[in-house]
Order: sequence, then C-alpha cells, then structure tokens
Amino acid sequence: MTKYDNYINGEWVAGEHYVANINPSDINDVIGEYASANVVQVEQAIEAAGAALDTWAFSTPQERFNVLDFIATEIFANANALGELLSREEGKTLPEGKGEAMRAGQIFKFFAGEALRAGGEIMPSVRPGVEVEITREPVGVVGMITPWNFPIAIPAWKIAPALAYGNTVVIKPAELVPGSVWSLFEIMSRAGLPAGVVNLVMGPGRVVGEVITTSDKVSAVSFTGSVGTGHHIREVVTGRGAKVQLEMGGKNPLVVLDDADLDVAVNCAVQGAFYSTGQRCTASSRLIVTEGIHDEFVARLTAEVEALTVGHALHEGTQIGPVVNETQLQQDLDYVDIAVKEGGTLACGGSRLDLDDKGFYMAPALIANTTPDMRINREEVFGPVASVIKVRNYEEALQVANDTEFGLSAGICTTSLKYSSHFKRRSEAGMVMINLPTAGVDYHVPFGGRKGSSYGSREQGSYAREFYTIVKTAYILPL
Ligand SMILES: NC(=O)C1=CN([C@@H]2O[C@H](COP(=O)(O)OP(=O)(O)OC[C@H]3O[C@@H](n4cnc5c(N)ncnc54)[C@H](OP(=O)(O)O)[C@@H]3O)[C@@H](O)[C@H]2O)C=CC1
Ligand SMILES: O=C(O)CCC(=O)C(=O)O
Repeated sequence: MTKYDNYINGEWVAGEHYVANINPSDINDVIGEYASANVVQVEQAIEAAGAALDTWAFSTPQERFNVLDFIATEIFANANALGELLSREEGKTLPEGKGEAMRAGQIFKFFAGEALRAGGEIMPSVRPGVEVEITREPVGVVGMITPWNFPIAIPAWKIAPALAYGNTVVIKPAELVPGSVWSLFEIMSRAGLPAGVVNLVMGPGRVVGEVITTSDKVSAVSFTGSVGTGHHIREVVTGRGAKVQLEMGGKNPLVVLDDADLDVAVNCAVQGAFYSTGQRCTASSRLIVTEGIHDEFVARLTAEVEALTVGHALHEGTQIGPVVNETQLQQDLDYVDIAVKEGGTLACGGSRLDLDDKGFYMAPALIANTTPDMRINREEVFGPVASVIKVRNYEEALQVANDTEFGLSAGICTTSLKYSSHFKRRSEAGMVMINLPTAGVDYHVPFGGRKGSSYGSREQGSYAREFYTIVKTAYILPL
C-alpha cells in the first residue's frame, strides 16, 4: 500500500503512524495510507512557516503570479486524475469531482491575477504637505482547517489568496479526505515556492487542529466545518487575539411561489438538495412552497427524486454517490426518523441501500408536511434529505425562510420581479439565488453567510483580501 507523507519545510516527512483512506463507494478499496502528524511535527510546520514569512511576504508580485499560475496550469493538466481521486475518496460523482478539480484550478488562476492587482491607496492628509499612503501587508502564518465535503476546492480557496497576499500556510485537511490536498501539495512542491511557505500536516482535528488553533505563532485561522468545532476554534483563536474566519452550517431555504416555472423549480430543488449527496453547506434543505403550487411541486419532485440513480461515484450514470462514511449515513437516517416521528410524511427514499458495491448508500429522502419548528427544519442534516413546508403566500414564505439561526444561502423560484427583488433585499442570507439552486457558486465573487453560518470576513474573490491582509497607514512629509 502506498504511503503518503506530510510536507513540512519543503520536505516530505514520514508520519508517526498512517491512516487508511477508504473509498465510501466501496469500503474494500483502500486509496492509500496517509501520514498522521504528531504535535512536534505540527509545531515544526508552524516554525517553518514563520521562518519563511519574511521571504514570501517580500516576494515580488511577479514571483507570486508565477507560482500561482504554475499551480493552476498543473491542476488543469491533471484535472481528470485529481477529479477521479476526489470522487474516490469523498464519494461525489465523477463529473462533480472533475468539476471541483477544475474549480480549484480556476481559483489559483484568479489569485495569480490578484497577486498583480494588490495595490494600495494614496490619500491627501488634513495636514499641509503630508501624504497618507494606505497599503495592505500579509497577516502572517495562516492556519487552515478544512472539511471533507470539498476536498480540493476549499483548500484551494484558502491557500491561493493566502499566497497571493504574501502569507505562509499550515493546512490540516479532514482526516477522511487527505488525498486531494496531498496531490495539490505534490503540485505545489514543484511550483518554485521557498521551503516553509506551504506546509501540510494531516491527522485528526483534536491533535493537529488543536496545535494550529492554540499556537501563538499562527496569526490567523481559516476554518470550514461544523458549528460546534467552529465555535470552539473561534473562542480559542480570538482568546489569544488572533484573526479567525469561520464557514459553518446552513439550513438553506428554497422558496417556490405559485407563479414559478415548475420545471425550473423542480430542477433547482433536485440539484440544490440532492446533488453532491446533499453534503454541501449551501444545500437547499428546506423547500418552502406556496399552497397554489404545493401539491404539483411535491408530486413532480417526488417522481424526479425517485428516478435518481444512486451508485458508485466512479460509475457512469451515477447521479448521487454514497454518503461520506457510516457515522454521517447514520446521522442522515436518524434525521429521517426524527422528522417522521414529529409528523412529517416520507414522500420517498430515506432508507439505506444495499448495492453490489459495499458503500454508504442512501435513497434520497423527501419529507413532506413538515412545519418550521420541527428539528428537520432547524438542524443541519448534511445528507440527501430535504423537507417541504407549505405556506399560504410570499409573506409567510419569507418569514419562514428567515426563521433560522443560519444564513448562508437562500433561493427563490418565481417569475415575479416584485417578489424576487423583495426577497433579494429581505433575505437574511449571505448569498441569494433567484431561479437558481442555492448550492453551486462562482469562484471569483465573495462567498459566506450571516447569523450562525459564518464569522469574520468573506472568502473568495478579491473580498478574501480582507482576511489575508492587515492595513498599514503611512504618513509621509516629503523633505
Ligand atoms: N459547512 C461545511 O462545509 C461543513 C459542515 N459540516 C457539518 O459538520 C458535521 C460533522 O462533520 P465533521 O467532519 O465531524 O466536522 P468537523 O467540524 O468536526 O470537521 C471539520 C474540520 O475540523 C477539524 N477538527 C475537528 N475537531 C477539531 C478541533 N478540536 N480543533 C481543530 N480542528 C478540529 C476536523 O478534523 P478531522 O475530521 O480530520 O478530525 C476537520 O478537518 C456534518 O454533519 C455537517 O453538519 C461538515 C463538513 C463541512
Ligand atoms: O455550493 C458550493 O458551490 C460551495 C459549497 C461549500 O462550500 C460547502 O458546502 O462547504
């Protein structure tokens, strides 16, 4: 079995022990054994990132561009292999895996350009003859803790801006999916980066993640994952006065109004709720439907969901891959049970599927006749499970859509300019989609939520600069 090491200070470093990376589509398929870093190794990675900071922070925009552009080009050249590995370790379908690999390449391309565009401002002073210059400097060593559901895109949208703005990096990917980040590091190891600028430390969150979170040599931590872990990280990192950025859960509403184009609405619901096995923080988990279209919408959606092909992520024709692991599958099944016990009606799916391949398969579940106070409508499930809430009119739909502790993405299907414009302004979400699925975002614009979904400044696009830089104001009296 091939062993994959950590990358610390420009060297591949053996782990204290190795953990098997298992394919959720077929648990007999072991992808490889990935090194688990110990505490000392994580500290060494942080030291190396600190030592490399001066070199990288003062590198030229051209040097940063060259590195980021090289990484992007290599990702594009290897997108098929990267996509296949991603689908094999995470379970999203092959087109989704390849699409995510391409997205990582596009992110690096975008930030290659950003490295050249990162300028400052000159302002006149209120004092005669004085000039004020406002520039942005790198924040320092950035620690990154990433989840399993986007094994290459999320690391890419944290690493690429960090490098573009002159920071150094220590990243810990989710233990469930180390392969995609390892392959990204294989590319980065050939990109001409000085030793120590990027460091990969794989292993469990409670060991590796804790060292990154608590180290006073890490100036900023960017995290994506669950609400509980996010809050813990926020407390520790803000407690020691460092910067923190969190992307956490969602309970994203998709509102369907009577005047919606039914084909568009059903397609938005299928894609938003069930593609990528529903394992997206932007998934449309609450379908809020006005009474005039409700029955037809539920009937059409049920038929579409029942027709979805669930299977091995790498097999042609699969539309819904497996759930990522046994624990997550059990959580998804438990939520279906809870919803039914609380009075919901199971319109389709909701059970474990025993396919020829031994994986974590589940029939996508649609639960009708739910009410906003049920647990299924308040807690993030993170699987192929969506619920329907019937409402009287637009006003009630908007109120129910906003009635959540989360605020990541929100969608509306309507042909009315009046309602779509009103929803766009009044939705308490960071991202609003009109006649589009709540999931699936562009790579060059800000990404993030409100309320309990996010903390700190936005990720992605040029808005990422806010997190990865510190502002310096210089006053100059030319003599
Ligand atoms: N918003 C999103 O995109 C995501 C949301 N989730 C939600 O979270 C639920 C649980 O998923 P799970 O994978 O356990 O999410 P976690 O929040 O536990 O994991 C996210 C990352 O944090 C790491 N981590 C865990 N504990 C700590 C810690 N004490 N200190 C620092 N880092 C830590 C994990 O490491 P490791 O797992 O390797 O131990 C992983 O790299 C899902 O059901 C879903 O609801 C999950 C993934 C993504
Ligand atoms: O919907 C998307 O494209 C991104 C979703 C995401 O970032 C997540 O689920 O963590």
